[in-house]
Parts: sequence; structure tokens; C-alpha cells
Amino acid sequence: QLRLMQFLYEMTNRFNGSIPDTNQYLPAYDFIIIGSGSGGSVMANRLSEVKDWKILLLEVGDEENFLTDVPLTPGVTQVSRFNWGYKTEKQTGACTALKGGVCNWPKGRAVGGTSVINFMLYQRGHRKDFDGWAAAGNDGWSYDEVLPYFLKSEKVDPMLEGMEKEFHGTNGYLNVENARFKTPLVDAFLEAGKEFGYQNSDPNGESLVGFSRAQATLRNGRRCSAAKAFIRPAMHRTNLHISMKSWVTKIIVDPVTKTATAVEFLKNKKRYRVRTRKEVILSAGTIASPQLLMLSGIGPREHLRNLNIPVIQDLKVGYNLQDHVTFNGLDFLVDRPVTINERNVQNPVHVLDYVFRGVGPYTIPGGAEGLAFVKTSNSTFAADYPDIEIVLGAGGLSGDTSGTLRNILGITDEFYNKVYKNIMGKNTFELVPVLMRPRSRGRLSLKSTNPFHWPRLEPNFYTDRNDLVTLIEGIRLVGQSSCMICPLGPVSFYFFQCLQIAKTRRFRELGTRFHTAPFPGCEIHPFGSDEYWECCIRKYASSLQHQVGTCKMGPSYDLDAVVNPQLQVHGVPNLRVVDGSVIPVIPAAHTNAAIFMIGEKGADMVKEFWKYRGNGIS
Ligand SMILES: Cc1cc2nc3c(=O)[nH]c(=O)nc-3n(C[C@H](O)[C@H](O)[C@H](O)COP(=O)(O)OP(=O)(O)OC[C@H]3O[C@@H](n4cnc5c(N)ncnc54)[C@H](O)[C@@H]3O)c2cc1C
Repeated sequence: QLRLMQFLYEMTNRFNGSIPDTNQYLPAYDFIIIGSGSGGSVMANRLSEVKDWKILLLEVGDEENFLTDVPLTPGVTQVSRFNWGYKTEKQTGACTALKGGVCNWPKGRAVGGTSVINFMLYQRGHRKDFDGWAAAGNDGWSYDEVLPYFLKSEKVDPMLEGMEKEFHGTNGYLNVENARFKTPLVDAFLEAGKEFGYQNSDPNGESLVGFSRAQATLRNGRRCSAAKAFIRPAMHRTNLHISMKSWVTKIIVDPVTKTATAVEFLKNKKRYRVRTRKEVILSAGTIASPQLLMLSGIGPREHLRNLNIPVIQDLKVGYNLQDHVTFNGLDFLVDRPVTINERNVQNPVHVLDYVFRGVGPYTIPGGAEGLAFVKTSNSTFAADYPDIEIVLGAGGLSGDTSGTLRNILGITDEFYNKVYKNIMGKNTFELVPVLMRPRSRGRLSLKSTNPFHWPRLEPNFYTDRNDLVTLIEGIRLVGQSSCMICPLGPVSFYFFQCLQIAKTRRFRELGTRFHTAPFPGCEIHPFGSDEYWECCIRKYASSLQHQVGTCKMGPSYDLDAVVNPQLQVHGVPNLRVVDGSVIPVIPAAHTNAAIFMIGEKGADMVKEFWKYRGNGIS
């Protein structure tokens, strides 16, 4: 089956052409873009629209392949060369029972960056998220000001379920669809929402709160990565040079003028230095962008001095690290074969459906079928401002017979065998609560001056205890309620606290039961008590891989800011950062959509900036 898929992929590529990879460089380019992830790919496309500008795009990785295309199985890509494979430092209170006692932080290494290995969910966040950015002094970043850029990048499927039309774009490069298959679970999930008094909403519409089908970056049932969306349409422009397998080791900044002047990189063991006439655009992502800044002398003075790096600009690079934590492993058994597991999708009919028609279970993005944005009783936010997301996964951990999902999460075989072995291969699905508004902040710093060493990653999950309490509330919504008396009334949010999704009518009809095998190491606590869930979270909860914030955007009076609202590095002319690292506060959303938006807006800012300067837009 895989060979057939590969053959067809290669045929398609031969027809569409591979991305041209340059080995010949001009001495200078107008713009040098470092990293072709979601932010960098949009920049490469939009800046090369200006025919007079010469653009160089440098990327460590290479082209995606037929395996990365399959929406259902992104886990497979994480055991491939497409993953940087970062791991955090050991934390005292998080990921303690995962492999090596660390959290896995996969990141994409490819043209298209992390959008080549991610779970493809497309979702922007709440109006208040962006209004909050603007209120912190980031002029131009309020919801009303960023919405046009979300719409600009998007090409929505006109058949999108529950779509609020005015919140979707139709002429962009990035395709957004629902999966071309659904299990009965997603209808049960939407019905559960209604039973709780929630609307079935468009997760990118006016109100974020509610239950919905997942929207995803898919094109005709296949992954629509940043490379497919933004690089392929631009790859034959003569003013855009793309260089793959090119590892940037340093940005050259003049120590006197503090201006970014060139970029150094390594390709095929050869070292290159290429100059910029206008700007270096740093889009290497939340981990590599701050690392490169610090290696280039831009970062916290004391930290750089300790490593003998000459300090060019003292900025709080690497602070403000934020992420969404999530608790996997809440599996539910059902009597009927309505779930997706590795065994039942191997049916050749499903494979052929996917290969020839782009339909069937293989089109479900990462197995995620539904999303709910809800508010817990722990929240002090306004009623329409959710603090927990619940993702409906059409399969459970017990269906992970190959071990791929376990591997991503960093779950040990010992844990798996104790909790899931006796239900392995049975019909299960999972409900995954995600903490949407984390208050804990982590830090990224250098371990050495070697650009090929991973930096030190310290997420500091749950250092603000409120995060833990909210996540426990999230678990109670889906798994095990402690509520005895429901304060029934018009405010459905309170009512919701006392119910569990799996006990609603449609789920009951499917014969849904919560799998209650206790998690090893936590049996000492009464099952379902706060102490029990706290223990489970600290040992086994992991990340949804939404790390952002390490080159925080903020005005000049914000002492923690690294870039200004124009995305220019404070005090360093000709250097901008355009990727997830600039996000000041993580939105209540899967982060990719916001980063495409940042790319679109960043490109317009660059065009506007150079309009009235030499060799601007003609
Ligand atoms: C497993 C996983 C699942 C996810 N699922 C979702 C989801 O369902 N929905 C969602 O919205 N978000 C999801 N995300 C998050 C989302 O994909 C990322 O936030 C987003 O893609 C990051 O974009 P970026 O441009 O900031 O960085 P990236 O896309 O990571 O791009 C950075 C690029 O820079 C390159 N690079 C790094 N260092 C160098 C260097 N020194 N020289 C040259 N190039 C370099 C990298 O190889 C990479 O291509 C997921 C992430 C992961 C890891």
C-alpha cells in the first residue's frame, strides 16, 4: 500500500515539478529569509511578488513527501528526518514519567517547516486574544486589524460545515476543509454540545465558545502545508532563490551601527556568507529564531557574556516561552465499531479511496474530528472566553498498536502495557482537554555557542498552580465528575460542570464507557480525586506543540519585548522576526493559522516600509 502511495506521489511530483534548489548565490539579495515554515513561506511568496526584489530563502530541511501528505498519520513523520526532535530539560513537576523524564517537542525540518508534520487543525483564536495584543501597545494587531490577513491567506472549501461565510477567505493560497469522512462520534459530540446548552459553532466564526467539526489545512483531502500553499506557486519566480539543506549559523550584525548586514550558512559542508541590501527576515520558529539571535549577539547581556558572545543588543530573547499543555490518555470504550484504529484503516478500500479520490478515514487530520471550546468553573474570564478546549479523537491510545502515538507523546511501554494492554485493538476514542490560557512561562537559553547544539528548553509547566487546577477541571468535563448537585439555571456553563460529554444521550447509545485503569504511580490517591489527577498530569501530560513567544512583540516601553509591532528587532535595523516566536500572549487556538496571518501582515509591513525608500515597490 505504501509503495503504491509513493509511486503515485512521485508521479504527481514529476507532473508538478520539484522545488528548485539553488547552489549558486548572488553576492547580495534584497531580502534573506531564514527558515521556510509557516511564517517564512508566506514571506517568500509575498515579497517575491515584487519583481524588482531579489529574495533568498534558506532552509535546513528539504521537500515533503507522500507520507507527510496523509492527514490521518502525522505521527509517522515525527520519526523521520522531518522532525528536529527537540526534548526539554527535566522538569521537577511535569512530564516526569514520560520517556527520559522529559517532554518531547517535535518541530518540522522541511520546506514548509512544522506545517509538514503538524496535525493540520485550522483555528484562529478569540477576538479578545488579538485585542489583548493591541492593548499591550502593539498597534495594528487588534482582531479587526488582523482578520483581513487571516482572510487573505485562506481559500475555504465552500462546503465547509457550519461555516460563517464572512469569517472565511476564498482567494488565498491556504486551503481549509473538513475531513472528507466522519465517524458517528462527531455527530454524538456535536449533540453533546447541544445537551450542555452550547451552540454548534464555526470555530473560526464570531464566537469561539461551542462545539464544532474540525477545520483543517487540507487540499482535496490531503495536507496543505506552507510549502504547497505558498512556496510551490512562487517557486518558478526568477527573483526567488530557494536553497534547501542550508543551515544558517549566524546573522552578521555590524557592531557599530548594529545593522544586520549578512547571513552565514553551511550547505554541503561549504560555508557561505551572503549580504543583504535591505533586510534579514528571521523565520526559523520559536526555538531556532531566539537561538540564532543569541548566537549573533542579540540577547540577555549576562547570559551572552557567560558564553563569551560579544553583546550587540541586550534584549530578553528566549523568555516568555508559552505552550498549550494537554492530557492524553482519557480513553472511552464503545460497543459499536465506530472508531478509527490502526487495524481497521488498513482495509485496502480505505487506502484506495484516499489515493484515488482523496476521501475516507485517511483524510481525518491527526484523527481529530471535533473541537469544543468551553469555560471551566475555575475561570475568571468573561463568559464567552474559553479556558479549555476539548478535542475529540476518533481513536484512542489503545488503538495505537504500532506505537507511533505513544512515541510522539513519550509514553513508556511499561505505562502503556499497564493501562491499555487489556483493551488494545478494541473500539475506543479519546477526549483530550487542552489548557488554552496558560499562565506559566518558560525559558529558552543557549547551552553552548555551537549552532548545531540544541538550546536549553525549560517549559516550567504548572509553575503557576492555576494552570494545574484548570486542567483538572478540563479532565472532569470529559472523564469523571465530582459534582453532586447541579446548579441548574440559565447559565449553561455551570450546568456543564456537572455533566460529562461521554454520558450524553448519543454517546450512551453508542455504549460509551470511560476506561478507568489507574495510571501507574498515582494509585496511591483515590481514583478521580484532585490529588489523583494532579499526579497524572505531572507525570503524563504533554504538550500540544504550540510553543510561542520567545522573541516577544511589544512597544519600546515594554522591557520584555524583542521586536516592535512592525516585527523589527528593537535597536537592530534591517532585522525582522516573522514566525511564532513573536506572539506576545498565546491565543486560545492552534497556533498555525495565527502564524500564517503574521506572515501576511509582516509582508505588507515590509512592502510599506520600503515603498518610499530606494528600490522600493515600483
Ligand atoms: C506535532 C505538532 C502538531 C501540531 N499541530 C498543529 C495543529 O493541528 N494546528 C495548528 O494550528 N498548529 C499545530 N502545531 C503548531 C504549528 O504547526 C506551529 O506553531 C507552526 O507551524 C510554526 O510555524 P513557524 O513559522 O513559527 O515555525 P516552523 O514552521 O517551525 O518553521 C521554522 C523553519 O525554520 C527552519 N530552520 C530552523 N533553524 C534553521 C536554520 N538555522 N537555518 C535555516 N533554517 C532553519 C526549520 O527547519 C523550519 O522549516 C503543531 C506542531 C507540532 C510540532
